[in-house]
Amino acid sequence: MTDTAIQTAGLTKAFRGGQVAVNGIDLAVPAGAVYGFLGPNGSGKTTTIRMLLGLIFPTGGTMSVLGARIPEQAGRVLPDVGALVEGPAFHLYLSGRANLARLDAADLTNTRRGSAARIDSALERVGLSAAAGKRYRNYSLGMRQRLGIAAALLRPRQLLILDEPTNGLDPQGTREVRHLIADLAADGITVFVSSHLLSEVEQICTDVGFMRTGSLVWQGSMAQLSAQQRARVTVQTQDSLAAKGVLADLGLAEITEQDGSASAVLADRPPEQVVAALVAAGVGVRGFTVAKPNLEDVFVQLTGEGFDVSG
Ligand SMILES: Nc1ncnc2c1ncn2[C@@H]1O[C@H](COP(=O)(O)OP(=O)(O)OP(=O)(O)O)[C@@H](O)[C@H]1O
Repeated sequence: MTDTAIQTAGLTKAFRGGQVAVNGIDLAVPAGAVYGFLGPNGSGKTTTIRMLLGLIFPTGGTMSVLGARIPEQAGRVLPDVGALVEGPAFHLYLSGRANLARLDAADLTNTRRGSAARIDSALERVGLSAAAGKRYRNYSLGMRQRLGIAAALLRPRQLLILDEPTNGLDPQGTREVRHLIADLAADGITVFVSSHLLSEVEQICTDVGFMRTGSLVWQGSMAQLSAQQRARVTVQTQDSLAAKGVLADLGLAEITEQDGSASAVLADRPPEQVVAALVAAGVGVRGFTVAKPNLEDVFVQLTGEGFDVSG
Protein backbone atom coordinates (compact mmCIF):
# COMPACT_ATOMS: atom_id res chain seq x y z
CA MET A 1 0.00 0.00 0.00
CA THR A 2 1.40 3.39 -0.99
CA ASP A 3 0.43 6.83 0.32
CA THR A 4 -0.90 7.73 -3.07
CA ALA A 5 -3.68 5.61 -4.51
CA ILE A 6 -3.60 7.22 -7.96
CA GLN A 7 -0.84 9.30 -9.46
CA THR A 8 -0.54 10.53 -13.04
CA ALA A 9 2.02 12.74 -14.74
CA GLY A 10 1.21 14.53 -17.97
CA LEU A 11 -1.55 12.02 -18.69
CA THR A 12 -2.89 12.72 -22.16
CA LYS A 13 -5.39 11.18 -24.53
CA ALA A 14 -5.78 12.46 -28.06
CA PHE A 15 -8.41 10.60 -30.06
CA ARG A 16 -7.84 9.75 -33.70
CA GLY A 17 -9.86 12.63 -35.00
CA GLY A 18 -7.39 14.90 -33.20
CA GLN A 19 -9.62 15.67 -30.24
CA VAL A 20 -7.51 16.02 -27.09
CA ALA A 21 -9.93 14.71 -24.47
CA VAL A 22 -7.36 14.70 -21.64
CA ASN A 23 -4.52 17.17 -21.80
CA GLY A 24 -1.49 16.52 -19.60
CA ILE A 25 -3.11 16.03 -16.20
CA ASP A 26 -1.19 15.35 -12.96
CA LEU A 27 -3.60 13.60 -10.61
CA ALA A 28 -2.61 12.89 -7.02
CA VAL A 29 -5.19 10.92 -5.08
CA PRO A 30 -4.12 10.25 -1.47
CA ALA A 31 -4.77 6.77 -0.11
CA GLY A 32 -7.88 6.84 2.06
CA ALA A 33 -9.36 9.86 0.29
CA VAL A 34 -12.81 10.33 -1.17
CA TYR A 35 -11.62 12.21 -4.23
CA GLY A 36 -14.24 14.10 -6.21
CA PHE A 37 -13.22 14.22 -9.86
CA LEU A 38 -15.41 17.07 -10.96
CA GLY A 39 -16.14 18.83 -14.19
CA PRO A 40 -18.87 19.53 -16.72
CA ASN A 41 -19.98 16.97 -19.31
CA GLY A 42 -17.31 16.36 -21.88
CA SER A 43 -14.44 17.67 -19.74
CA GLY A 44 -12.54 14.35 -19.94
CA LYS A 45 -13.52 12.54 -16.75
CA THR A 46 -14.68 9.28 -18.30
CA THR A 47 -11.72 9.18 -20.66
CA THR A 48 -9.37 9.56 -17.67
CA ILE A 49 -11.15 6.80 -15.76
CA ARG A 50 -11.00 4.47 -18.73
CA MET A 51 -7.25 5.03 -18.94
CA LEU A 52 -6.79 4.42 -15.20
CA LEU A 53 -8.55 1.08 -15.59
CA GLY A 54 -6.45 0.09 -18.58
CA LEU A 55 -9.52 0.07 -20.86
CA ILE A 56 -7.95 2.55 -23.29
CA PHE A 57 -4.34 3.59 -23.70
CA PRO A 58 -3.01 7.08 -23.13
CA THR A 59 -1.25 8.88 -25.94
CA GLY A 60 1.08 10.58 -23.46
CA GLY A 61 2.20 10.66 -19.84
CA THR A 62 2.37 8.03 -17.12
CA MET A 63 0.09 6.73 -14.40
CA SER A 64 0.23 4.49 -11.39
CA VAL A 65 -2.63 2.95 -9.45
CA LEU A 66 -1.97 1.53 -5.97
CA GLY A 67 1.74 1.80 -6.71
CA ALA A 68 1.65 -0.20 -9.96
CA ARG A 69 2.31 1.27 -13.38
CA ILE A 70 -0.70 1.20 -15.67
CA PRO A 71 -1.08 -0.35 -18.18
CA GLU A 72 2.14 -2.39 -17.76
CA GLN A 73 1.34 -3.80 -14.30
CA ALA A 74 -2.44 -3.63 -14.54
CA GLY A 75 -2.89 -7.36 -14.08
CA ARG A 76 -1.16 -7.26 -10.69
CA VAL A 77 -3.17 -4.46 -9.20
CA LEU A 78 -6.55 -4.18 -10.91
CA PRO A 79 -8.05 -7.04 -8.87
CA ASP A 80 -7.79 -4.65 -5.90
CA VAL A 81 -9.68 -1.97 -7.81
CA GLY A 82 -13.47 -2.04 -8.05
CA ALA A 83 -15.05 0.05 -10.77
CA LEU A 84 -18.44 1.30 -11.82
CA VAL A 85 -18.13 2.73 -15.30
CA GLU A 86 -21.25 3.18 -17.40
CA GLY A 87 -22.96 0.57 -15.22
CA PRO A 88 -22.59 -3.22 -15.57
CA ALA A 89 -25.09 -5.01 -17.76
CA PHE A 90 -27.63 -6.60 -15.46
CA HIS A 91 -30.41 -8.92 -16.52
CA LEU A 92 -33.80 -7.33 -16.06
CA TYR A 93 -35.58 -10.58 -15.21
CA LEU A 94 -33.07 -11.93 -12.72
CA SER A 95 -32.99 -10.96 -9.07
CA GLY A 96 -30.25 -8.79 -7.65
CA ARG A 97 -28.71 -11.86 -6.04
CA ALA A 98 -28.86 -13.94 -9.24
CA ASN A 99 -27.26 -11.09 -11.18
CA LEU A 100 -24.39 -10.93 -8.72
CA ALA A 101 -24.02 -14.71 -8.86
CA ARG A 102 -23.56 -14.52 -12.63
CA LEU A 103 -20.92 -11.84 -12.31
CA ASP A 104 -19.19 -13.69 -9.48
CA ALA A 105 -19.05 -16.87 -11.53
CA ALA A 106 -17.66 -14.94 -14.50
CA ASP A 107 -14.74 -13.61 -12.43
CA LEU A 108 -12.00 -16.13 -13.11
CA THR A 109 -9.93 -14.86 -10.20
CA ASN A 110 -12.57 -16.09 -7.75
CA THR A 111 -12.61 -19.64 -6.53
CA ARG A 112 -16.16 -20.89 -6.63
CA ARG A 113 -16.07 -21.67 -2.94
CA GLY A 114 -17.45 -18.90 -0.82
CA SER A 115 -19.51 -17.46 -3.65
CA ALA A 116 -22.72 -17.26 -1.59
CA ALA A 117 -20.91 -15.57 1.29
CA ARG A 118 -19.27 -13.06 -1.05
CA ILE A 119 -22.59 -12.20 -2.64
CA ASP A 120 -24.38 -11.89 0.72
CA SER A 121 -21.72 -9.62 2.08
CA ALA A 122 -21.72 -7.40 -1.03
CA LEU A 123 -25.52 -7.15 -0.86
CA GLU A 124 -25.39 -6.32 2.80
CA ARG A 125 -22.70 -3.72 2.25
CA VAL A 126 -24.93 -1.76 -0.13
CA GLY A 127 -28.11 -2.29 1.91
CA LEU A 128 -29.83 -4.60 -0.58
CA SER A 129 -30.11 -7.76 1.53
CA ALA A 130 -33.86 -7.42 1.95
CA ALA A 131 -34.39 -6.74 -1.78
CA ALA A 132 -31.92 -9.39 -2.96
CA GLY A 133 -34.67 -11.68 -4.28
CA LYS A 134 -36.49 -8.97 -6.20
CA ARG A 135 -36.11 -8.80 -9.94
CA TYR A 136 -33.71 -6.18 -11.20
CA ARG A 137 -36.42 -4.62 -13.37
CA ASN A 138 -38.34 -3.73 -10.21
CA TYR A 139 -35.38 -1.99 -8.61
CA SER A 140 -35.43 1.78 -8.27
CA LEU A 141 -32.61 3.67 -9.97
CA GLY A 142 -30.86 4.08 -6.62
CA MET A 143 -31.10 0.33 -5.98
CA ARG A 144 -29.74 -0.39 -9.46
CA GLN A 145 -26.79 1.86 -8.85
CA ARG A 146 -26.17 0.25 -5.45
CA LEU A 147 -26.27 -3.18 -7.08
CA GLY A 148 -23.62 -1.90 -9.50
CA ILE A 149 -21.47 -0.95 -6.54
CA ALA A 150 -22.18 -4.34 -4.93
CA ALA A 151 -20.86 -5.95 -8.13
CA ALA A 152 -17.67 -3.92 -7.70
CA LEU A 153 -17.42 -5.19 -4.12
CA LEU A 154 -17.59 -8.92 -4.86
CA ARG A 155 -14.01 -9.10 -3.79
CA PRO A 156 -12.15 -6.98 -1.23
CA ARG A 157 -10.97 -3.72 -2.77
CA GLN A 158 -8.50 -1.05 -1.81
CA LEU A 159 -9.76 1.42 -4.36
CA LEU A 160 -13.16 2.07 -5.91
CA ILE A 161 -13.49 4.10 -9.09
CA LEU A 162 -17.03 5.29 -9.67
CA ASP A 163 -18.00 7.18 -12.82
CA GLU A 164 -20.99 9.43 -12.19
CA PRO A 165 -22.63 7.08 -9.67
CA THR A 166 -25.43 9.56 -8.95
CA ASN A 167 -26.25 10.24 -12.59
CA GLY A 168 -29.98 10.10 -13.20
CA LEU A 169 -30.84 9.39 -9.56
CA ASP A 170 -33.58 11.16 -7.68
CA PRO A 171 -32.66 12.95 -4.42
CA GLN A 172 -33.38 9.82 -2.37
CA GLY A 173 -31.23 7.62 -4.62
CA THR A 174 -28.47 10.22 -4.55
CA ARG A 175 -28.53 10.23 -0.75
CA GLU A 176 -28.33 6.43 -0.69
CA VAL A 177 -25.28 6.38 -2.94
CA ARG A 178 -23.66 9.22 -1.02
CA HIS A 179 -24.11 7.41 2.29
CA LEU A 180 -22.77 4.22 0.79
CA ILE A 181 -19.62 5.99 -0.44
CA ALA A 182 -19.11 7.52 3.00
CA ASP A 183 -19.51 4.07 4.62
CA LEU A 184 -17.01 2.48 2.25
CA ALA A 185 -14.53 5.27 2.90
CA ALA A 186 -14.98 4.77 6.64
CA ASP A 187 -13.93 1.16 6.08
CA GLY A 188 -10.66 2.41 4.61
CA ILE A 189 -11.41 2.08 0.88
CA THR A 190 -10.10 4.95 -1.25
CA VAL A 191 -12.90 6.24 -3.45
CA PHE A 192 -12.36 8.12 -6.72
CA VAL A 193 -15.73 9.43 -7.81
CA SER A 194 -16.50 11.52 -10.87
CA SER A 195 -19.45 13.85 -11.05
CA HIS A 196 -20.75 16.81 -12.98
CA LEU A 197 -23.13 17.61 -10.13
CA LEU A 198 -20.85 19.23 -7.63
CA SER A 199 -23.39 19.73 -4.89
CA GLU A 200 -24.07 15.99 -4.82
CA VAL A 201 -20.56 15.01 -3.82
CA GLU A 202 -19.44 18.15 -2.01
CA GLN A 203 -20.44 16.79 1.40
CA ILE A 204 -18.51 13.54 1.17
CA CYS A 205 -15.26 14.52 -0.56
CA THR A 206 -12.01 14.93 1.32
CA ASP A 207 -10.21 15.98 -1.88
CA VAL A 208 -11.27 17.38 -5.22
CA GLY A 209 -9.92 17.88 -8.72
CA PHE A 210 -11.65 20.18 -11.17
CA MET A 211 -11.56 19.29 -14.87
CA ARG A 212 -12.27 21.74 -17.64
CA THR A 213 -11.93 20.82 -21.32
CA GLY A 214 -9.35 18.14 -20.67
CA SER A 215 -7.24 20.04 -18.13
CA LEU A 216 -7.06 19.71 -14.37
CA VAL A 217 -7.57 23.30 -13.28
CA TRP A 218 -7.26 22.78 -9.52
CA GLN A 219 -6.62 19.87 -7.19
CA GLY A 220 -6.23 19.63 -3.45
CA SER A 221 -7.93 18.82 -0.19
CA MET A 222 -11.25 20.30 0.83
CA ALA A 223 -9.43 21.79 3.83
CA GLN A 224 -7.03 23.64 1.49
CA LEU A 225 -9.91 24.76 -0.65
CA SER A 226 -11.87 25.96 2.31
CA ALA A 227 -8.86 27.88 3.67
CA GLN A 228 -8.51 29.64 0.31
CA GLN A 229 -12.14 30.61 0.13
CA ARG A 230 -13.26 33.76 1.82
CA ALA A 231 -16.58 33.82 3.58
CA ARG A 232 -19.16 36.28 2.36
CA VAL A 233 -21.69 38.04 4.52
CA THR A 234 -25.12 38.78 3.11
CA VAL A 235 -27.66 41.06 4.73
CA GLN A 236 -31.32 40.80 3.77
CA THR A 237 -32.92 44.17 4.31
CA GLN A 238 -35.28 46.73 2.87
CA ASP A 239 -32.54 49.34 3.39
CA SER A 240 -30.00 47.68 1.12
CA LEU A 241 -28.32 50.99 0.23
CA ALA A 242 -27.87 51.85 3.91
CA ALA A 243 -26.55 48.33 4.57
CA LYS A 244 -24.09 48.75 1.73
CA GLY A 245 -22.87 51.96 3.39
CA VAL A 246 -22.33 50.18 6.69
CA LEU A 247 -20.35 47.37 5.01
CA ALA A 248 -18.23 50.01 3.28
CA ASP A 249 -17.64 51.90 6.56
CA LEU A 250 -16.43 48.64 8.10
CA GLY A 251 -13.86 48.38 5.30
CA LEU A 252 -15.25 45.17 3.82
CA ALA A 253 -14.30 44.30 0.24
CA GLU A 254 -16.17 43.29 -2.91
CA ILE A 255 -19.43 44.84 -1.82
CA THR A 256 -22.49 44.16 -3.91
CA GLU A 257 -25.96 45.53 -3.46
CA GLN A 258 -29.24 44.72 -5.07
CA ASP A 259 -32.86 45.19 -4.13
CA GLY A 260 -33.34 43.61 -0.75
CA SER A 261 -29.78 42.58 0.03
CA ALA A 262 -26.21 43.73 0.41
CA SER A 263 -23.19 41.47 0.50
CA ALA A 264 -19.43 41.66 1.04
CA VAL A 265 -16.39 39.51 1.74
CA LEU A 266 -16.07 39.20 5.50
CA ALA A 267 -12.27 38.93 5.74
CA ASP A 268 -11.15 38.77 9.38
CA ARG A 269 -13.96 40.77 10.85
CA PRO A 270 -16.21 38.86 13.26
CA PRO A 271 -19.79 38.65 11.92
CA GLU A 272 -21.22 39.91 15.20
CA GLN A 273 -19.46 43.27 14.65
CA VAL A 274 -21.20 43.56 11.31
CA VAL A 275 -24.58 42.86 12.90
CA ALA A 276 -23.88 45.40 15.65
CA ALA A 277 -22.87 48.07 13.12
CA LEU A 278 -25.98 47.44 11.05
CA VAL A 279 -28.23 47.71 14.09
CA ALA A 280 -26.42 50.85 15.32
CA ALA A 281 -26.99 52.43 11.91
CA GLY A 282 -30.70 51.64 12.17
CA VAL A 283 -30.72 49.16 9.28
CA GLY A 284 -33.67 46.78 9.58
CA VAL A 285 -32.03 43.36 9.28
CA ARG A 286 -34.38 40.63 8.03
CA GLY A 287 -31.77 38.00 7.45
CA PHE A 288 -28.05 37.62 7.92
CA THR A 289 -25.89 34.83 6.54
CA VAL A 290 -22.20 34.07 6.46
CA ALA A 291 -21.30 31.49 3.83
CA LYS A 292 -18.28 30.16 2.04
CA PRO A 293 -18.66 29.57 -1.68
CA ASN A 294 -19.75 26.09 -2.64
CA LEU A 295 -17.83 23.93 -5.12
CA GLU A 296 -19.80 25.28 -8.03
CA ASP A 297 -18.94 28.88 -7.08
CA VAL A 298 -15.29 27.83 -6.75
CA PHE A 299 -15.31 26.26 -10.21
CA VAL A 300 -16.73 29.45 -11.68
CA GLN A 301 -14.08 31.51 -9.86
CA LEU A 302 -11.29 29.21 -11.07
CA THR A 303 -12.33 29.09 -14.70
CA GLY A 304 -14.29 32.28 -15.13
CA GLU A 305 -16.97 30.11 -16.67
CA GLY A 306 -20.38 28.95 -15.67
CA PHE A 307 -20.88 25.33 -14.82
CA ASP A 308 -23.29 23.47 -17.05
CA VAL A 309 -25.38 21.83 -14.40
CA SER A 310 -28.15 20.77 -16.73
CA GLY A 311 -26.00 18.28 -18.66
N1 LIG B 1 -13.80 7.43 -28.55
C1 LIG B 1 -13.76 8.75 -28.72
N2 LIG B 1 -13.41 9.30 -29.89
C2 LIG B 1 -13.36 10.64 -30.05
N3 LIG B 1 -13.67 11.53 -29.09
C3 LIG B 1 -14.04 11.05 -27.90
C4 LIG B 1 -14.10 9.64 -27.63
N4 LIG B 1 -14.50 9.47 -26.35
C5 LIG B 1 -14.68 10.70 -25.83
N5 LIG B 1 -14.41 11.66 -26.75
C6 LIG B 1 -14.47 13.12 -26.55
O1 LIG B 1 -13.59 13.47 -25.53
C7 LIG B 1 -14.14 14.51 -24.72
C8 LIG B 1 -14.16 14.08 -23.27
O2 LIG B 1 -15.14 13.08 -23.09
P1 LIG B 1 -15.38 12.34 -21.71
O3 LIG B 1 -16.47 11.34 -21.93
O4 LIG B 1 -14.12 11.87 -21.16
O5 LIG B 1 -15.91 13.52 -20.82
P2 LIG B 1 -16.65 13.45 -19.43
O6 LIG B 1 -16.08 14.57 -18.61
O7 LIG B 1 -16.58 12.10 -18.85
O8 LIG B 1 -18.09 13.79 -19.81
P3 LIG B 1 -19.42 12.94 -19.54
O9 LIG B 1 -19.78 13.27 -18.13
O10 LIG B 1 -20.36 13.50 -20.55
O11 LIG B 1 -19.07 11.50 -19.79
C9 LIG B 1 -15.50 14.80 -25.28
O12 LIG B 1 -15.43 15.94 -26.10
C10 LIG B 1 -15.84 13.57 -26.08
O13 LIG B 1 -16.65 13.90 -27.16
